Amino acid sequence: MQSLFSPFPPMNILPFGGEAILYENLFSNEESDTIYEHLVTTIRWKQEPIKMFGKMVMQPRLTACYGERSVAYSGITMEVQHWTEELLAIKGRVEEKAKMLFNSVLLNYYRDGNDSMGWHRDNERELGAQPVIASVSFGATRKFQLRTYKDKSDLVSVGLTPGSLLLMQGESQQVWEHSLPKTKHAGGRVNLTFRSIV
Ligand SMILES: O=C(O)CCC(=O)C(=O)O
Ligand SMILES: [Fe+2]
Repeated sequence: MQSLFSPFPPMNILPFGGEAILYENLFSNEESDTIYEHLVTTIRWKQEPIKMFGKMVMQPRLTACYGERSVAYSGITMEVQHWTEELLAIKGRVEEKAKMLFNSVLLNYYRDGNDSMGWHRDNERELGAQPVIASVSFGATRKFQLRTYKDKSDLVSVGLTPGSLLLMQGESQQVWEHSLPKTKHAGGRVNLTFRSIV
């Protein structure tokens, strides 16, 4: 049952330039364990190449795309699968908090601490001018970083725990870039970024 007084009220972790609002416990620990196991075993994970500095290289993680629209980034357009019951249920919980609807989700499976995601912005044209990116995490806690895109001067670092939701919105994809660095000794982690693609 949902407690009346959440022990972790949502907080904006960005000092300026849009918002990244962290909800630490959108899903309970028990729910998160079940969802993690289910996603790892049922999602059609693939390791795919992307274009980096003009060269095709394998991404250091597994990926998948589900929903009504395919996600495009780094010179590739992902193959899109139909929503599953479980993804629709997660999407419903996220939409309730975000107060908007999403039509696509990009899933990333970081098998261990060697898997990572480099600095980037989610600012593809088809996401619109001030996109809302709803990022949900399951499995191991990993460090997520944001830094100012222009001068790389400000750095914000946060551990994304299982069951957490990070809502990036407003100017955040213009002003900030983000990454998931490699780390020593991490278990598997699955991250879902829900998006609204026109
Ligand atoms: O794994 C994460 O927390 C970040 C994922 C991400 O930035 C993306 O899918 O665009
Ligand atoms: Fe991203």
